[in-house]
Amino acid sequence: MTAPISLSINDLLLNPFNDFTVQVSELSLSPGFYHLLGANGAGKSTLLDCIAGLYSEVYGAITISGSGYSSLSLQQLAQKRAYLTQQNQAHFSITGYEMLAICFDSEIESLKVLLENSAVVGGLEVADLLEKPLQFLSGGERQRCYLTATLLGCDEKLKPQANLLLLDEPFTGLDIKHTLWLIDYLEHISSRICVLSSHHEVNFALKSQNPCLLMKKGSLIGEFKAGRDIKISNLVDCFGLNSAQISYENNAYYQISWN
Ligand SMILES: Nc1ncnc2c1ncn2[C@@H]1O[C@H](COP(=O)(O)OP(=O)(O)OP(=O)(O)O)[C@@H](O)[C@H]1O
Repeated sequence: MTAPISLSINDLLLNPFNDFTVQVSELSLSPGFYHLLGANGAGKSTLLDCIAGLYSEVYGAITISGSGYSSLSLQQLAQKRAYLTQQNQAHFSITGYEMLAICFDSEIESLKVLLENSAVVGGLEVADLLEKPLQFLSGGERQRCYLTATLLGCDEKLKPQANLLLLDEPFTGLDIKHTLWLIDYLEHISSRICVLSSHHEVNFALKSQNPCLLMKKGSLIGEFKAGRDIKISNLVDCFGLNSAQISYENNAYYQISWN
């Protein structure tokens, strides 16, 4: 049986800033955990913003579970996808639970009952953090709270219609324990939904059996079924690395090293 298509893009052309264009001629993603990789400024965040539906001028080019973005309001789209942006910042004093209450249009007390046995709240260990104003938390603690809101946004019970999870640098600020938990969790839910995550953990992606997309100057320059399929020439081209900085580990995958 062929996997259902969660997201498809055709002839996407976006010129959000004067001297920068994002161009994707064709891309189809099914449930799975996709790594979106590229150098600083390659256009990963801009592409994710675009797929999240934040640029109205490109709606026609993107389809989510068969529905064209042009036929969906932002509220309808929000039921189908969850998005962690790169720069999250509370502009006023608000606790994590208050943020979740807004996100899920719910009373705080009933939300707490609903989340009592939540794998996300348990795994990211945020039950106590969510009681505090976000601006009083450390960077990594705050990231865990924002991640909680995003991951719950595609929770099977809370948002059964959601089948696309977009993450922009989700590992930023996380300590190793929560990074490992997050990787396991994403692997787990990716059997059901499409997870598309930009990040700079290149060695992790290279070692993985998950699909990878390489981006450079606003375009996708490579689509690979597994990180292990990426070749040294792809890494040199994508990141401007010197080939001496790349080694072939256990005759199985490339790794980038600094000695
Ligand atoms: N608000 C903005 N105004 C003008 N140019 C912008 C703006 N935001 C981003 N850009 C430019 O758009 C290009 C793509 O930026 P984008 O943030 O999508 O890259 P990225 O691949 O996510 O990079 P990073 O890995 O550093 O987060 C860059 O050249 C950047 O300078």
